[in-house]
Amino acid sequence: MITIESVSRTYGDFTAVDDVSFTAQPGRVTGFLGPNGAGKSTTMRIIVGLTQPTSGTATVAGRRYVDLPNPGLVVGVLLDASAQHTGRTGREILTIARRFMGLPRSRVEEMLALVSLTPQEASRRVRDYSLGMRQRLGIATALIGEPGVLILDEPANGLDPAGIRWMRGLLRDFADRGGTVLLSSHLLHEIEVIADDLVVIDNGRIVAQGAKSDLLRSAGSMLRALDRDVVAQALLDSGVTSTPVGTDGLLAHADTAKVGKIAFAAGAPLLELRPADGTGLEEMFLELTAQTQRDTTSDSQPEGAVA
Ligand SMILES: Nc1ncnc2c1ncn2[C@@H]1O[C@H](COP(=O)(O)OP(=O)(O)OP(=O)(O)O)[C@@H](O)[C@H]1O
Repeated sequence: MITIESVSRTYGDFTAVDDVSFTAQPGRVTGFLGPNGAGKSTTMRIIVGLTQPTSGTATVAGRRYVDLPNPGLVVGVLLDASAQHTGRTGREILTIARRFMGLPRSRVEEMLALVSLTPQEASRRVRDYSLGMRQRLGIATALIGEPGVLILDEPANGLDPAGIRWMRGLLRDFADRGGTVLLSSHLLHEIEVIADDLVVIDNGRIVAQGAKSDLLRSAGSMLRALDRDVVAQALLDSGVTSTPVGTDGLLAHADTAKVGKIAFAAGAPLLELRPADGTGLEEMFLELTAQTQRDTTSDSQPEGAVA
């Protein structure tokens, strides 16, 4: 289990992480989402002791990372696959990790097999690795100590579609065997497919957290209208906020009965009205982080704002 309690981190007068609290539970994959600069990496660095929090505490398996005597046996970490020593071969990097953690020799070959790095690739220097190969090596290093907790920052970066599917299966299996996974990703579809729980951070603050199914269900109503501006105004006049989606859609923060009545009373024809359950993570993400989306302007469409 990972527990973050009231963690803040400031740089001068800038607050990168602002009173963040959440837990990542055993047996579950927790997806950590937020726009660029939201504070994901800083939070993850705080968990593994690379950045000091200004206040608050972060623990893994009940202890601060720095207090774990042999941390690699408790928590596997992959924050930046490019940060590996580029002059060493993949096998050397795993061998150093194995020795450092006091593990049997056989673990190196087991890990290479697990992440599908061939003997020839394992003998190559990391500087000659593709990004996807570095990610695989990073995952092997994270897993070599058979930890119960995994912390991965953008692990799908650079993986091809088969690699992404492989990693999805690996993380699912890890969680199903009781492991705790905290995973950040910009690939919302990936998070949507694999995560059980979601934590959404924006401007350093948590804006939503909970079971993925609950969060997506509470999204409200999706509608399409002949003139969505008229509907949006009518909703607002009744105290219901909404977010534009696509060319003629709105995500309204009220159930379909209420939204339907308001549109009807305003004489505004709807083309579609349904619960937002199936609306998906992208709309929820864009709605929750609308204030900080860098690529949206007041009259552009939220769809496509996330790469
Ligand atoms: N050492 C530092 N000094 C000053 N500001 C910092 C430092 N480290 C991080 N920040 C700032 O803190 C904020 C959060 O950064 P962080 O890297 O945690 O965001 P992120 O959510 O991981 O973003 P991305 O998705 O782009 O990787 C950013 O505005 C960043 O510039």
